[in-house]
Amino acid sequence: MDSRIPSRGTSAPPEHGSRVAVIVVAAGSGTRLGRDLPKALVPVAGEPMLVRAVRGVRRALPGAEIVAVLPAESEDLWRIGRELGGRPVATEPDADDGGSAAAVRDTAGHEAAGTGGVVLVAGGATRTASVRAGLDAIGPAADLVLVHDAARCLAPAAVFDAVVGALESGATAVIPALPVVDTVKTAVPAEDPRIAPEQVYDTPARSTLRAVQTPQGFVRSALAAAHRQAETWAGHRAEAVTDDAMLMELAGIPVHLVPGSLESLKITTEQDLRIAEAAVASAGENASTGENAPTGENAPTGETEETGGPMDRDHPSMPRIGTGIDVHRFAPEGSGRELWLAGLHWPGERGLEGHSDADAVAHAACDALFSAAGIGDLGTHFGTSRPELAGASGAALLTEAARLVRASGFEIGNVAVQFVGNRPRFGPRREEADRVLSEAAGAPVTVTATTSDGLGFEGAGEGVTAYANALVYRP
Ligand SMILES: Nc1ccn([C@@H]2O[C@H](COP(=O)(O)OP(=O)(O)OP(=O)(O)O)[C@@H](O)[C@H]2O)c(=O)n1
Ligand SMILES: C[C@](O)(CO)[C@H](O)COP(=O)(O)O
Repeated sequence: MDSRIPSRGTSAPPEHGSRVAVIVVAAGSGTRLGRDLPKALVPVAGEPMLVRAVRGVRRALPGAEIVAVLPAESEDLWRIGRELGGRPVATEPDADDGGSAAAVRDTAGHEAAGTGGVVLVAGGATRTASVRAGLDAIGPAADLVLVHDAARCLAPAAVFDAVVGALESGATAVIPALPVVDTVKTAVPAEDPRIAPEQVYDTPARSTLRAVQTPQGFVRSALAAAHRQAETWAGHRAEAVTDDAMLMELAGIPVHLVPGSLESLKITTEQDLRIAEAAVASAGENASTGENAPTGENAPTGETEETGGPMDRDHPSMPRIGTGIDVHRFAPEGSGRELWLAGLHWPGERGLEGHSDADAVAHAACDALFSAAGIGDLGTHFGTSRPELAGASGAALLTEAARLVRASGFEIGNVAVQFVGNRPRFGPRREEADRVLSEAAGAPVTVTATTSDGLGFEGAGEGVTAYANALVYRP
């Protein structure tokens, strides 16, 4: 059934994670990486950090609202943001915010973000200003906010789960952290700079030190209040803020720690980039051998946890399969509903019920594609967030699904759909169906059809089922 595909004025059921908004800060310039392009545009094993970061969030929290904060001037990143399904919200300069751009609320943008879409907003001169621009762009529904660095684009789903889990257990602020393996010193200018510029001031007890990461999670109202407060700070005080948890600490709010992951490394230098690329490659080996990536060894608990992160799941050179199913009931006799299946109009045949054109074959193909790419499902992409798709044909949805799959870094191998139903008879129009759907997807789509030998609701002529499998691969 396609209740997930609304006609105008209908609403889709809320999805898990829909109260959570994730701000992906990607507006930094990447000075320390030293490339001539913004850091979020720099590819990690062939894919820009922004794409990997947004995909990681979608996988971890399907249906969460995502706000991507981008450098105002980078046309390439805004184009990539749009290819990820993103909608820019209007921005206006905010003179009090170090030259940042503050988001102007935009209803269409918020709806776009509500079910796994992305709102795009321009960032500011500092990370804190960028987070603030992201906060201003979040829609009204979210009450929990995660702030995530695009530079930590390989952060695994298990970390997102742990952060959201702690918030749902009552925490106001939660950050992922790893114990520090080096002995850490504090430094001050040297008494005799002719010897060396700095000398040690003291040595904090290593057992109390943690290296903290993102995503950092907060109760939205508390984070917004802390940022409002910090907005008034100037100079050194503002510059000293290096993460959002600090603002909560300064406000006297307890910040809880959950295990971070080595996969969540912040890509800052060329060396980090090489480590990240090696990690993606070795994750492929792990995936093929069925072993977990070695990510949790240094977690604060001291336990090795299975992260379920992208490195565990993805083998860069391994194709991925996906599955989809759609069921529709025949409309009552005389209802006037027309039959649309496999992108074809079937004159004289009884129509199927549904908010959309009820093209079960095309809808199953869409879900199989989303499933293969790991980017959610029809509800994620074609829910109430995309009013322009209300009433769209099955073939048009398949075209959009294929575009989204490609935007997430995959090419489509093929899609195979099995139709089960008494009517219509596909045999005479099979080639036409294959051609129309293949053109829609830009890849081979084949339809096979069968009756169920009189058994079940298909056999009783009450409705039809379409099962689909899709294969995608990284080009
Ligand atoms: N004005 C800024 C600065 C940083 N960030 C984001 O904050 C995260 C952490 O920042 P960092 O790793 O320091 O990135 P850059 O600021 O780009 O790096 P550098 O300091 O080397 O210029 C990154 O995802 C970055 O895009 C941002 O959105 N806006
Ligand atoms: C937020 C952060 O990733 C936590 O470790 C870090 O503080 C960001 O620092 P950056 O200098 O802006 O990269």
